Amino acid sequence: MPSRDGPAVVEVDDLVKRYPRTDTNAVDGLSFTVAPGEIFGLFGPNGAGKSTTVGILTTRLRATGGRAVVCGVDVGRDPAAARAHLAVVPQHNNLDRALTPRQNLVYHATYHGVRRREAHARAAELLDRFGLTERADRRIEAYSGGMAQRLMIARALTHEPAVLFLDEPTNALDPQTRLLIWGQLRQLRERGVAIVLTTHAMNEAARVVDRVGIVDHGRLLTLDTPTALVRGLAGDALLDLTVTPAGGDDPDALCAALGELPGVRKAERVATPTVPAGGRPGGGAAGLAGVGAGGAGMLAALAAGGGRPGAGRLAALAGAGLLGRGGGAAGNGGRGRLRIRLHLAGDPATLLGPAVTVLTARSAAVNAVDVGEPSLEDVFIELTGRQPR
Ligand SMILES: Nc1ncnc2c1ncn2[C@@H]1O[C@H](COP(=O)(O)OP(=O)(O)OP(=O)(O)O)[C@@H](O)[C@H]1O
Repeated sequence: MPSRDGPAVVEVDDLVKRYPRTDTNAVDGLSFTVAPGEIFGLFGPNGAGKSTTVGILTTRLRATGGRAVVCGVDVGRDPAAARAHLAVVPQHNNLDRALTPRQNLVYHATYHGVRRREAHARAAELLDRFGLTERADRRIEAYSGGMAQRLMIARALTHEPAVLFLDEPTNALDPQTRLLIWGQLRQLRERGVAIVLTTHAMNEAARVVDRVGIVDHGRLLTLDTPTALVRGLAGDALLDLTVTPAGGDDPDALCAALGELPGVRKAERVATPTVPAGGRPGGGAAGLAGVGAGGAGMLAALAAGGGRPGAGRLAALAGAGLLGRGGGAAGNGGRGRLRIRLHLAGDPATLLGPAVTVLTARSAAVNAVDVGEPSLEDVFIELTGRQPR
């Protein structure tokens, strides 16, 4: 079990940063804490203020107001002391190319006051842990992106920091390297090291992080465990209905009618997946192709069949190839189609029949039904919107 005892190792209290010659705060009153042995994800859209926050915590930038404390040291008052407790792994390779990989580690350790003999021992141990021993004494130029990233994390650990800051740790890495890195981060957590990471690959990170803070415009929008965030904001399940409304029906009114169903927390229109010529979107998931009013009746009967339908019933539909995650085959090339996402509190199977009844009553054709679990990315979109920054 990770050790979460003891005082917070990172404390951010009403932090503010205003860059010169700008008229808004890049960080605007941010507060959060990170416990020892906790993996904390700081997520937000481009320009939200993540790098600025991390820049202040790691002493690269000075705050305009508020407090940032690492292991009890106010980073603004005593940056050198703070640096002894923390390490940073930047997104871009900043290894010293004039040195070998091993020398990079030894140099970093001795810079932080580790004695030479001990520095060599730690370097050897870290090179081994990150699978780099064989190429420890080659030139860094020969390193792949994945090896360089592993070496940067190893380097960050040479002075045994209590807090590790990682910026996009798995960006552009192959699956093998990503697995190795997430595994290493879990091991560090077990040793009581706190990890603060920023990433846009949040569904991947959701499997590892203990808590997530989502920021936008320099402010904290929410902070909780991934599970609590998903359950609280996105619902228990998602039901995506791809439909063709009857001519003259108002798509927004159709969406609103579905949103009125009991058990639906929210109904929203989302982009219709593009359908490749003669194929299905989403790579193999099956859907309901061109089910009109009559077919919808059949679907309603399927969904309601056998008394109260449950998850098993829905799973059976999926197993039979009637439901899928990826959307259905196009009957008309997707013209006039609408994709409506229902955020549900509860079992999607119980909603399927009533949803189809609403659609049938409005003479809408059901083209595909997809069921899925909401993700952290859904929460993120819910909070920060769909507009690119
Ligand atoms: N040196 C700077 N001078 C002026 N404004 C800056 C500077 N650095 C960042 N900003 C602005 O501060 C805000 C926060 O930027 P920051 O880089 O912290 O965001 P971010 O969440 O890390 O974004 P990204 O995901 O793109 O890295 C943005 O509006 C950005 O344009």
